[in-house]
Amino acid sequence: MKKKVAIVGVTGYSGVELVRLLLTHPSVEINGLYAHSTAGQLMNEQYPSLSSICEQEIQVFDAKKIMEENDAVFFATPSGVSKKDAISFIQADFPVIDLSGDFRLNQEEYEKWYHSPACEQKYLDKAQYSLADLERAEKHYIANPGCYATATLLALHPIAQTDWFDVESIIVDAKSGLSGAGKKLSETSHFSFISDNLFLYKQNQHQHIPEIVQKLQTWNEEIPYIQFQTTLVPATRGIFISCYIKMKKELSEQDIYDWYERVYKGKKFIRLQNKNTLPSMKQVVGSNYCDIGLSYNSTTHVLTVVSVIDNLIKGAAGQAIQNFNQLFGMDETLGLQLAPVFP
Ligand SMILES: NC(=O)C1=CN([C@@H]2O[C@H](COP(=O)(O)OP(=O)(O)OC[C@H]3O[C@@H](n4cnc5c(N)ncnc54)[C@H](OP(=O)(O)O)[C@@H]3O)[C@@H](O)[C@H]2O)C=CC1
Ligand SMILES: CC(=O)N[C@@H](CCC(=O)OP(=O)(O)O)C(=O)O
Repeated sequence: MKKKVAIVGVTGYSGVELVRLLLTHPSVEINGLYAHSTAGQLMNEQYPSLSSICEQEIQVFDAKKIMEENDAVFFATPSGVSKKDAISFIQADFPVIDLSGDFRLNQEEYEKWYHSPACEQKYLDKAQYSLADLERAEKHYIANPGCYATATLLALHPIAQTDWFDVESIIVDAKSGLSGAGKKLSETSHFSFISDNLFLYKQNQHQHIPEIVQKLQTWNEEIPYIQFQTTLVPATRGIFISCYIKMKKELSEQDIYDWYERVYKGKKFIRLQNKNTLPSMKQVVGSNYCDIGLSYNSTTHVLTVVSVIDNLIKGAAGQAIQNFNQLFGMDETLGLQLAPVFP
């Protein structure tokens, strides 16, 4: 029997991507679409791309109705919504996959980085931060990792577990296409600003820094911090991460490559590039893959790790579905067997 799911925030970029992917999921029925300002309209009125494919009505959020009519709910809402609206689901132990940042951090860290009150710690404690390629979703509240955090953590996971590098040396240069900012317009998302342009933002203040550091420290408690910088690039989709790490041990590029190959053996959505090959952003767009490449400079002893993802798929809706599949004991690739779109 198919699992029935509801999507809250369905008219946003991640919400509509959830719809697109779940429509091909053999074991899921999209049973309830919820949003805010567009309630009462049909999904295809908002998104003509979905005409004759998904023409359901967008409804006003109603937790009781969602629980009565569904097996799980996805929250694809801006931060600040699920910390209030998801509480009744937690109280009822109803499965939630939350794409927002509301349940990724403890109270203190959330308030420091999101500049807004956190929900009660007893509710935060119910959530599992689940990087779908590295762990298995088990708790009924899944805090889906952020897009930049996903690409960065997958790039660093193998090396972080070693004692081969200077733990204070990690520098992450992260670039994203515009859809990472959601559908709301801002000055920097105007075509005339971002076209033919690059733009550094949230310097040393990005909200993904604490979720990256907290996860890194579970792999290697000696890593005290990272230097993390985000840049907006004139593309619709895609994240491109370059990590620079100072190595302290005499190693060959082959040693490092062999280690990454060993750690990621059998991972269905991680594609380690051939030696001496670095991935480009576009080679994963439209798919749930994270592609990773390595390059080692034996003169400076700096290791460069590049990872690329589609921010709306591996960075949001795709990983959310992977987590959902794990939670419900399904093959984690269901609904996600997508070849990238190229060119
Ligand atoms: N875009 C991306 O690449 C990624 C996004 N995320 C996270 O996923 C979440 C969604 O992001 P994104 O799709 O970009 O956001 P968008 O801004 O594109 O969409 C947000 C959606 O939430 C709806 N919404 C807002 N408030 C409420 C409410 N109170 N009740 C119900 N619906 C509401 C909006 O509806 P309306 O327009 O009617 O207000 C809209 O449909 C965010 O938390 C984001 O940080 C995570 C990883 C990557
Ligand atoms: C390009 C762009 O603006 N990207 C967003 C990433 C948003 C995101 O992933 O949101 P969460 O914080 O919920 O994870 C940003 O930098 O804030």
